[in-house]
Amino acid sequence: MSTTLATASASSPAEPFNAITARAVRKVYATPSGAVEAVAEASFSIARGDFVSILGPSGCGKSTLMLMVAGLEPATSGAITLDGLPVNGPRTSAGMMFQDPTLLPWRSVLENVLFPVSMCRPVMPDDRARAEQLLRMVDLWHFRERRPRELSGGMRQRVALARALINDPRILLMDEPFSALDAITRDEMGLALARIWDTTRKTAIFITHSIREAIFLSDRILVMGRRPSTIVEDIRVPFARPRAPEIEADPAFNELYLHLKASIHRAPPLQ
Ligand SMILES: Nc1ncnc2c1ncn2[C@@H]1O[C@H](COP(=O)(O)OP(=O)(O)OP(=O)(O)O)[C@@H](O)[C@H]1O
Repeated sequence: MSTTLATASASSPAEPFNAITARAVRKVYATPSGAVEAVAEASFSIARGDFVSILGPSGCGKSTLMLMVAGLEPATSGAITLDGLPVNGPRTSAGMMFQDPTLLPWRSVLENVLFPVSMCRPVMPDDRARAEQLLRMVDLWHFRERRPRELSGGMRQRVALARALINDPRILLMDEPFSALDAITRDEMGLALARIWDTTRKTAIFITHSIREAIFLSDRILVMGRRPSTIVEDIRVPFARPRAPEIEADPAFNELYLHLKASIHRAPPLQ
């Protein structure tokens, strides 16, 4: 590996500065046809404000790992903490985005953004003001009274991003949020997310199958191996922020791209 591809683990900050830690996390699903070991062993820590992507072959356990971090799926063994507290169930400190934006079709864009608030308590004028501010940030303020069916796929995902941020979560968890979008919209969403992340600096985990997207957006990239899966690489992305799409022309970008591609295809567990 080239010297530009520094591994992150050696320079990770000490425990108190980590927003997310996973220690020897394992997940076995019980299915009618037997046990499925989705994650054999995952250990990592993520510093506050870092944007970390997870790459890996299909079915290697990326979504399972994120669901465990979100508290939506219990780990079979091991421990996960968010902001130093053990994860025992869903938390409002984590905002989530999935491939499907799952907007409520009968509610306006603004009401969809406010939905997580309305599930917990009455919506206050401050909440409405924050939702409008988020809609400005994702360039959808003019569409705030529209229904989801009137929006394009990229616009719906921008509503989902605003909704994920409405409770001002400390952590943003995103599972292939752009994978259903066409290539041009996907590039635009990547730029929008980079811009928004630059202003909010949320600790983020982002699952993707796009190596380029991962390099463009991330401070660090974790690569998971094939099942039974572990984390086989932990790489710090060497590009300064804010980033422009032109970084793809940088030879270091291509070198990192090829390295990650080989790593995903090889994907053996670390010894
Ligand atoms: N609820 C479940 N019950 C049983 N098995 C499951 C469940 N969810 C996932 N699995 C299995 O666990 C393994 C990992 O699945 P997971 O969705 O976490 O992988 P992934 O890396 O996110 O896949 P992809 O990249 O294709 O989205 C797969 O073999 C899958 O079939």
